[in-house]
Amino acid sequence: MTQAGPIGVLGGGAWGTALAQVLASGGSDVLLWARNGAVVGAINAHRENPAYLPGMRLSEHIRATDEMSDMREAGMLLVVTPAQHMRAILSRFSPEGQPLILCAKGIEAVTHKLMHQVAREAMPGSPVAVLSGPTFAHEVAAGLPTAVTLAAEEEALARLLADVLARPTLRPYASDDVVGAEIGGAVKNVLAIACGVVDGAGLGQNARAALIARGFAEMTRFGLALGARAETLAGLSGLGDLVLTCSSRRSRNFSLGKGLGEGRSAADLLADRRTVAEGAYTAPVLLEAARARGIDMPVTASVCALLSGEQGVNDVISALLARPLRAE
Ligand SMILES: NC(=O)C1=CN([C@@H]2O[C@H](COP(=O)(O)OP(=O)(O)OC[C@H]3O[C@@H](n4cnc5c(N)ncnc54)[C@H](O)[C@@H]3O)[C@@H](O)[C@H]2O)C=CC1
Ligand SMILES: O=C(CO)COP(=O)(O)O
Repeated sequence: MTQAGPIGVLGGGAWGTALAQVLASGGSDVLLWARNGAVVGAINAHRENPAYLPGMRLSEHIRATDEMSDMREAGMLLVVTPAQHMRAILSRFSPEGQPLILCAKGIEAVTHKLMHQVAREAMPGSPVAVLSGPTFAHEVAAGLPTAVTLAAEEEALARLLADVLARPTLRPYASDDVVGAEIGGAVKNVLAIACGVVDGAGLGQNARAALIARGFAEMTRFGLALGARAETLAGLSGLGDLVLTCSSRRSRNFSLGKGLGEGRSAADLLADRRTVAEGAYTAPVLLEAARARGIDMPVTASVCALLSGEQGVNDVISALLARPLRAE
């Protein structure tokens, strides 16, 4: 199911670069496509991606290109562009049937589709898998130990790709629950914004722990309704990633929330951000998708109200605390 050729990575942001680095650490050749010529030039000439992963010396086994046609030589493709741009990027690629390993965390706006559904539409001939889990890019690139979920509907493909992508510091756990793996990664970004708000507003660690637990309940309600399995949501790509991003200011989503909690506006915070905080784009889509199914998601609704400017921090906190008491 995999083909000969270098491992291809589509996307030269922090995560694409970190994945290229860890995969090249075993001596594999990696071909990385970035749309930004300066990123390509810096990687090839100086072995660094100063725009997105500064200070990390990159392996000699990584070659960068801004020519999409070069990616046809790759044996498989890790797709690491932001979720809202994935359809457009894949549509520019002439597929050769290479397996696609989707690494973005989000839900497509307007269509409400998960990334594997988007990929199937954009590249119908390619087998699709999802890689997700608690994975801060700078730690993965630095060779710190990391475990991920590698999900494909055909379990044999998941196991095969897990074998091909495993490295001494990167442990993929195979799964056949693609929906569960994707929903965990998409929803945790929204919940990380909420945890950042708690931090920024100085509401304390008790409140943050409560939010993680109630947020996980939201993730589970939504996930089960879409066919995810409970054990996937409680695994690396769900609860594992939720705990990581809800407890660190290194998370871009958490830091966006922290700014909101300090009373800054979403428009200001997002205006000159070069790096992506996927939760800001996922939140309204997630809320629409939940409402369409009659699923209650109060934390997600609060994040949406803050992001749109409809409510301020104090209003949101009061509204959450005033919700009717009910059984856990
Ligand atoms: N950074 C991390 O630690 C992790 C990130 N991810 C996910 O990986 C995906 C990519 O994130 P990062 O690499 O961190 O991004 P980043 O924030 O480091 O960089 C942004 C990337 O988006 C690209 N981009 C911006 N506008 C674009 C457009 N209009 N069309 C195509 N590409 C565009 C930029 O060229 C750049 O490659 C996201 O879905 C993120 O949630 C997943 C796991 C870990
Ligand atoms: O997905 C991530 C870690 O698993 C990265 O989180 P942020 O995008 O919030 O930085």
